[in-house]
Amino acid sequence: MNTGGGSSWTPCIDGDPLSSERPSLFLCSFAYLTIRDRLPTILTKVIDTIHRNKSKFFEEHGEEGINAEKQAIALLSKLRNELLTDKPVIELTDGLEDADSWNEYLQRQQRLQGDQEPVSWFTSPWLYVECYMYRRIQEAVSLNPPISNFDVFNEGKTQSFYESQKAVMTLCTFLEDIQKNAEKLSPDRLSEDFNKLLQISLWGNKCDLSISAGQDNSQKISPIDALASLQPFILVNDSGMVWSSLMSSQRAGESVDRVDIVLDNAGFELVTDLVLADFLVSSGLVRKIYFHGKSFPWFVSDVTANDFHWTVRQTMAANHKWMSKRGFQWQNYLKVGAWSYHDHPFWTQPHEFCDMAADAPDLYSRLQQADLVLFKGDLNYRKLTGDRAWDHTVEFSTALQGFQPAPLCSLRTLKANVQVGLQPGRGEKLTSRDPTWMTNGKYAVIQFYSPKPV
Ligand SMILES: O=P(O)(O)OC[C@H]1O[C@](O)(CO)[C@@H](O)[C@@H]1O
Ligand SMILES: [Mn+2]
Repeated sequence: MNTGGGSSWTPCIDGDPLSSERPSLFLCSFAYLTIRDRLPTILTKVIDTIHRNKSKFFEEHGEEGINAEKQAIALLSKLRNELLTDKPVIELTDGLEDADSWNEYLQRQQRLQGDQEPVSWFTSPWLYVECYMYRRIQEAVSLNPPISNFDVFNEGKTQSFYESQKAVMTLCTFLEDIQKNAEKLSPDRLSEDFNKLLQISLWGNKCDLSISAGQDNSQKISPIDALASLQPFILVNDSGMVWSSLMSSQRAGESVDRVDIVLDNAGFELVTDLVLADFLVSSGLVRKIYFHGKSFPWFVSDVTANDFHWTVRQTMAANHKWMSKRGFQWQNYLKVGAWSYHDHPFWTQPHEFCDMAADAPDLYSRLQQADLVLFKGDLNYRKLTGDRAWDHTVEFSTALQGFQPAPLCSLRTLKANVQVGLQPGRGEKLTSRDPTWMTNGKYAVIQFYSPKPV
C-alpha cells in the first residue's frame, strides 16, 4: 500500500516482501532462521526475566503481583507455542490505543495473501510477524495491570550501557576536546568532526541486542580509534551530501532549524546519538533536535522514553568529569527545549514507511518540518525500503517508494538481507568474498536522499 509523499514514485516491482517460509532443506534464509531460532530464544528469555522478578512483584503488589506474573507467563508461553507450531496470527485483545490499527493490519495482510491460507508465522512477511511478536509481548504484560509498566528488556539495556562505560568516557572526552577548540574551528574542521561523529553514531548500531538474542553486545574498544579501520566496510558513504544538505538549510548564516533523529538502540548506540546531537547544537550548526523513540519495549534494545531519560541521568551521575558534564548539558538542552523526545504509535507498528503519509499523516507532517531526518539502524532501513528482495543496484530513492518527508539519511549496519544503492557487481563480489555480508553486522551504509536538489 502506497499513497506516496506527494510526488512521483515507482511502484515496487522488484520482488516479494522477505518472508520466513523455508526456502529449501539446505539453504535456510535469514528470515526463516530468525523466526525459527532467534524469536523463540528471545521469548524464553522474556519468560525467564518475568519469573526472576517474581519476588519484586510480590514486594510491590502482594498476591496480585504473583498472579500477574503467572498470567503473563501463561500468555507468553502460549505465544511461544503459536510461533513454534506456525499457528495463525490472531487479533490483539488488550484494547490499547494501537490495537485496532494492528487488527486492521492483520486484515490487510490476509487480503494481500488471499483467503487460501491464514496469516501465520512462517508464511507471512518477516517484517510483519517479527514486529507482531513484540506487540504480543506488550499485550501479555499490559493485560496484567500491576506489572503493566514492567520493561522485560530493561536489564539487558542497562547492562549494555554499564559495559560500555569506557567507550562512553572516551567519546565524552573527544567532544570536550572539540568544544575546547571551538572558537578556532575552520569550516573544514567542523565538517571533519561532523563526519567522525556521524560515523561513530553509525557504528554504534553494531551494538543492538536483538541480533544476538539478548547476548552481551556492548562497545569495548575506543570508538574513535576504530574509525579508520572500519572505513572500508562502509559500502555507501553519502556523508558529504548530508553535510551539504545541512549547509544548504542554513539561512543567511543562521543555524539549521531542526534535525530529527529516529532512534534505534539504547546502551552505547544511544550515547553515540546523543553525542552527535550535542555536537550539532553546541557548535551552533543546529537549533533544535527532535528525538523519536518507541512507546513500549521493542526489538529487545530499542529506546523508550524511560531509557532515554535514564541514560541522561546516568551520564550526569558518572564519576568522570567530562562524562557528567555532558549529562548536565543534555539535561539542560531538554529543559530549554533545544532537545525534545517524542514517541508515536507508528514507530511500533509493522508498516513500511511508504505507508506513513496515509496511515500516520500527523507524524509524516511532523517529519516534513525537519531540515534533516536521521534514521538509525537496521529495522528502520528495512521499513524505509519495505523489506523487499530488491536488486542491489536499485536506487535508494526508488526503494523508498515515495517516502520523502524531508532530506533523510539512513545510518545502518547491515543485519538483514536487504540492500539497495550499490554499484553494479558490488553485491556479487561481496557475496563471493563474504557470503553473510548482509547479516553479519560487519558492513554499514550512510545512505542519503533528498526530495530537493542539494
Ligand atoms: O537494532 P537494529 O539495528 O534495528 O537491528 C534489529 C535486528 O533485528 C532484526 O530485525 C533481526 O531480528 C534485524 O533486522 C536486526 O538484526
Ligand atoms: Mn533495534
